[in-house]
Amino acid sequence: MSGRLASEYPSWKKLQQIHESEHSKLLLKDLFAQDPSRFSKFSKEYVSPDDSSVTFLLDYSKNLITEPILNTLLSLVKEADVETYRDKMFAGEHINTSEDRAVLHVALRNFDEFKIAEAGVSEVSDVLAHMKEFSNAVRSGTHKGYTGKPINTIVNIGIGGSDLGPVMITEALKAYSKRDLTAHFVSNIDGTHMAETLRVCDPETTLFIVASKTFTTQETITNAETARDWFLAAAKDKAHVAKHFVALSTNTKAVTEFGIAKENMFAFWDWVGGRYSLWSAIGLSICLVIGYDNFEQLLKGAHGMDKHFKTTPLESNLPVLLAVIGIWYNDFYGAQTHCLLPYDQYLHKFADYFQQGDMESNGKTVTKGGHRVNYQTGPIIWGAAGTNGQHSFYQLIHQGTKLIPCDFLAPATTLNPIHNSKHHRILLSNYFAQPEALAFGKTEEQVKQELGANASEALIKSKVFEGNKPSNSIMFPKLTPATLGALIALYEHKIFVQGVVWGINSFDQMGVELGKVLAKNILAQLGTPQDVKGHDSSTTGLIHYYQKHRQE
Ligand SMILES: O=P(O)(O)OC[C@H]1O[C@@](O)(CO)[C@@H](O)[C@@H]1O
Repeated sequence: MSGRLASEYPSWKKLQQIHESEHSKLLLKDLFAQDPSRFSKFSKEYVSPDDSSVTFLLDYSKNLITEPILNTLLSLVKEADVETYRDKMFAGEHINTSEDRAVLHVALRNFDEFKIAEAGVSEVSDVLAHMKEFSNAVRSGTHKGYTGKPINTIVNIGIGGSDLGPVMITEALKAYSKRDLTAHFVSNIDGTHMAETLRVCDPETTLFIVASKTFTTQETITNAETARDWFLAAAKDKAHVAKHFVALSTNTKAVTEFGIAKENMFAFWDWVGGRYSLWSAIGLSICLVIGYDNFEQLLKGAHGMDKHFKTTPLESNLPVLLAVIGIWYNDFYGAQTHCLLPYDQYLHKFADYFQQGDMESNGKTVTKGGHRVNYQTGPIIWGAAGTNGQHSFYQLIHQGTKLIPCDFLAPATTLNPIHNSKHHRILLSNYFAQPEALAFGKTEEQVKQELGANASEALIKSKVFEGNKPSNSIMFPKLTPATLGALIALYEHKIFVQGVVWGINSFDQMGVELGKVLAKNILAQLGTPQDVKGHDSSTTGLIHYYQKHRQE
């Protein structure tokens, strides 16, 4: 039952015993040697229930698991009643208990019309139709700026979930983009972000998208006001704002007060979490860049994964498998992080995206029942596109003291087969080699044979790769909008499963509030040293240093 301490489940206690008694004997080298069918036993091919062209392979055989361990992990999922909570989510029950909200990103891509009783769900298709009409008008040049020129630049102003999804997707699907439309994403309150963007924008041909679920986020509203002032300095007449500013929000009142007409607002609902909102009106910049049809394919790919997650038995349920393997390392092996390594330059923002997706969802210490957990919850998510990571942090992954579970992802076919796909073959050779090296390492004997008898003991030791380091590998035929949608939904549902097992609310974000309140208080005190009150000596000292050294 959700909200319970995970450590109270019988299977949790059993996993502790298994880890204690077996972890030193769990050697990938032996596990593969003992079972030639290990790969086929611990890999699954996903084929979308809706579109057989959306497929990928999940190979989870290079993990420190056996069938009994995996079965115990799946028992844990049963004991935590994950399937009940999954069905509650899909039904629109208010499982976000602290905010009394439903969690319905699945309703944004609900092509099969799951029956969902929640206000707003029936309006999703209207918003999608509005997004389609508007993005088609801009992309076709029908929608013109105040001097009659077509729009050739968009600036999405948003932060967190109102930025990271659009950034990641428009990067990932650049091959599907309209190359004569430039997209910029301004998120940081640091004036540099907006200044450097406006420097390359033309007010006559630029569309500003103010993306904010609450429409109260200080960074976004400040950036939007600056953009509006910049625009009006050129356009003069406020009536022109309507042609160059649209809003994506749940807050109609605040949008209107900002000066954006209701017909230029694309609405969404409180049951769309910020970090789960790319599928909503927040995806307007995606529609503008890749076109509505590709955006719809993205949605359909995710919907296929939703159906898989909703209907597939636990032992074959890919989000569940990723979730329990992650729990095994996070809660029993003490791994603190999880690394996402897409061997595809288009996916270079994939890890960034899931830093918010995972860490803002499961970075919690109190269960839904109000009890402080006595185990690890959300992992630190990080990563980079391969092969760049290999020349940056793989040293630590291979020979460091920390256990870093890794997910490797790659397309079998590149979208850029330059040099007769030589680049892609080299990329994939690394995608295959890294998990192999991590799993099986290099023994001292092998090093000695390579270095010869004269090599020092120290040198030999420094070249040993202990191996036995776990990873998952995902390979898909080609990076398409639908495949990307399926992969994102796969990780969304993995996060959901882990949150339910840990008994936490994955869908609020109380932890982002304190800093905002303190910053607001300090902002009012930055004038003179006398204004600085009520802080510790460090904060006071830092502010005084700033006041002494600023040049304005
Ligand atoms: O979309 P908005 O309401 O401007 O919020 C932006 C981001 O700010 C938060 O940190 C919440 O304050 C994220 O959860 C959210 O995605």
